[in-house]
Amino acid sequence: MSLKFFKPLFDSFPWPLQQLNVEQQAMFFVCFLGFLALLWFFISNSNKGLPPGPKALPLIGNLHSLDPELHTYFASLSQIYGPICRIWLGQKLGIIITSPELARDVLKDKDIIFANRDVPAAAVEISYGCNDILWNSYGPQWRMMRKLCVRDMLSCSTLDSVCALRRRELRQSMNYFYSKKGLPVNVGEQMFLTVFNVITSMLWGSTVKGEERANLGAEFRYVVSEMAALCSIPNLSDFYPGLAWFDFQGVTKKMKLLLKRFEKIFDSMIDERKKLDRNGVGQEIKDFLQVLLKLKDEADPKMPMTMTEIKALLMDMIVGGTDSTSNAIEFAMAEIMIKPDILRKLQEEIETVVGKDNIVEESHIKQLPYLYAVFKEVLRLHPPAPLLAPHSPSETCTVGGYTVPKGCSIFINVWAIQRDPSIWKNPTEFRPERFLDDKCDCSGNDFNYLPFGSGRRLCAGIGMAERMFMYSLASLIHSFDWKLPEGETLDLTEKFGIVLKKKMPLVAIPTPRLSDPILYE
Ligand code: HEM
Repeated sequence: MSLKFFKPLFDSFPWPLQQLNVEQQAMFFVCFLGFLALLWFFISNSNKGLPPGPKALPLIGNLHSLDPELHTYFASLSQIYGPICRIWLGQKLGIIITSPELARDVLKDKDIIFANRDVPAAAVEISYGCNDILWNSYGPQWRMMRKLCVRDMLSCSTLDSVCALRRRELRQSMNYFYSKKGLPVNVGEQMFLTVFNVITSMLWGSTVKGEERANLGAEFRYVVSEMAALCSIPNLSDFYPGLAWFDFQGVTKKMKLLLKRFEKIFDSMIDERKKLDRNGVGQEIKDFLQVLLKLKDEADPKMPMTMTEIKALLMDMIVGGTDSTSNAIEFAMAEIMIKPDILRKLQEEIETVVGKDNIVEESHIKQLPYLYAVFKEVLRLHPPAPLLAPHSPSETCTVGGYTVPKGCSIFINVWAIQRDPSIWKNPTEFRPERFLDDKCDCSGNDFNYLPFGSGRRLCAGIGMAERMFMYSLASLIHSFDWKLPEGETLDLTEKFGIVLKKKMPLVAIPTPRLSDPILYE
């Protein structure tokens, strides 16, 4: 029996379970649930018509053999059981999809049926009771919020209108890297702060400045990473929804405490913004919070926008946008540093368009096809959401000839599809050239390539992710040469979580490339 899964499960338990060693904890877990095993035995005959999958034990299902690196574990199951297979996570049925054809069936042909979410207990808290876009069920409230978000916050024209905010934040980051020339820098940490500053300045403008801003960044980074960790813990409340009320591991309780810290920050930003608007100062500052508060005041009385929904939307932008984008940039930097020929090609392309004695502007981005190919290739090899966000069917249906019951959890393993050797030549090799002549776009029309998902629940922030990734990476590569500290080697191992991360953070030394120090101000 594999015990890998039990470690994170029991590490999250309160005292006195933490006093026990892993084997004792596993034994406790099995005994604790044992008295329900008989009951389960009678129910477990219900695999009829379901996709094939590993043999499940009474009550615990396949939890005993589950590997926390879900994306690779699910890929190995699909090698054995085929492109659609099942797994029992306690009482919860998971269906794993690992082929473009079946992904199309789920995300396109049966899009409406599969447009609901299977919401982990931890996510209920951070989404203000699923009042956001990401975790909301498919229905009128989700439609209204998504429409507002895509039309009024993340549309091309709104993103263009806040271009100056992105520029200001990115210039500050380049200035920071310049101040660290010749010294080792944690690239992922700095990119998180950069993306975070860009997103929050788009959300609530320049209401916060200087030291307060730096402290706010540190506070958010801590809270976001704690939230991501809680969402990634194997949680009994998810495997046995009937027991969720007891919150045995205290995940919901911890999430509530973290949410309170967010709440405090949101409240003060909203108050500050209202004050500025009252005094007429905020009129010329265009930021998302202003757009949202205006929408709230002018909302359709039949479908009013509430303060809870505003906060849930702010949360989606921060939690959904920061980690995903900054991790993609960190992976890209690591892949490029391993392959000096790619670094050289990128620098040459950027230099031709931008010039050596000039800084990258967002307007240059469209003229950089090789950079765009790097963006696509990093999302192919290291998709930040390797299993998308779990979808869930609103009615029982048939996929690939098998029954898929209403309410189960659907995992589309895009990580495995995007590394399938029958689709991609040398799939584990980082080779941006494969996208140069390719028509393959990011918007979910090609089911071989789905880093942002597809259909109704497609990522709402593709335009923003694309701009931030391209602008940040181009600036990093154009402004600095990068090398590893003496004696260090690059490790590209991934770590599964709600967002796929680099297991070992990328630490690298920047050396300025531009001739004039003024270009770093
Ligand atoms: C490289 C960066 C990003 C990647 C790879 C990414 C990927 C994804 C994926 C795979 C989904 C789920 C799709 C599905 O379940 O079918 C998603 C949903 C979402 N993303 Fe992103 N995302 C990124 C950046 C962003 C940014 C910057 C924002 C906004 C600021 C954002 C906002 C959202 C929202 C609101 C949803 C929920 C959509 C819904 O359920 O209707 N994302 N994203």
